[in-house]
Amino acid sequence: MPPNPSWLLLSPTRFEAAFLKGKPFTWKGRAGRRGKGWVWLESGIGKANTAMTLAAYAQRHKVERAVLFGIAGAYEESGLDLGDVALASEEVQADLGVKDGGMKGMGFPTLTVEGPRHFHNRFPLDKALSSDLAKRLDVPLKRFLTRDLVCETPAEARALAKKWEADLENMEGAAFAQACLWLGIQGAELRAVSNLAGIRDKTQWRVRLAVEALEARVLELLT
Ligand SMILES: O=C(O)c1cccc(C(=O)CC[C@H]2O[C@@H](n3cnc4c(=O)[nH]cnc43)[C@H](O)[C@@H]2O)c1
Repeated sequence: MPPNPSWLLLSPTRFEAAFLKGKPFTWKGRAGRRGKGWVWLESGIGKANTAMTLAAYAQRHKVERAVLFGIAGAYEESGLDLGDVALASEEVQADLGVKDGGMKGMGFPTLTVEGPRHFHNRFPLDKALSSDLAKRLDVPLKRFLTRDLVCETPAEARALAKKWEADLENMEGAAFAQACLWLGIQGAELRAVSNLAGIRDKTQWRVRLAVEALEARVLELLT
């Protein structure tokens, strides 16, 4: 890795990045901040917002590596606890295609890139970048899952985790991973656990703890 890498950082909301002290700017109605060697953008909640922000920014700016960071819900069997941080080895796009079999069940891929490489519902994050960050930040690599709808019960969360063999749930990551593959950007995704997936009672959530855990890792990444 070059000594002074330039990072594009994205987080769905500004609350997840409140610790980043940089020069504020607005870009296409999105909040942004700029610091030494990095630019941060608030990319919005959900898959469409994430892909749109990354693609529109990359159209006008050279982006070699990007990191999406934010909070997430952990599945029971993941071994992840509230406040734990993980990097994505791959992202599962869990609500595209048919119920049994996703896009494979429909018979054609979601994305084809040079190679050709075909992707259906699983999108890997950049292996070299993610492994390097996992070592540097001492964070495990886990399988993340993305859906538009969040799990609303522990039973629903258990079923989804089992079906896709996933550890952690969020609403943006698969779109980020897919867009990175398509645009040729090295992408990594860093998430801190704010809640157990399927638990809607916010008194059981630990958002502040999760954001503090993100702060430590993101600031370490930028040094
Ligand atoms: O009201 C609810 O039931 C509810 C359930 C999950 C998340 C929310 C949010 O308002 C946060 C959405 C935001 O944070 C990420 N996130 C955090 N925890 C989860 C989760 O358990 N499942 C899916 N996404 C989660 C997500 O990526 C969004 O950016 C409300």
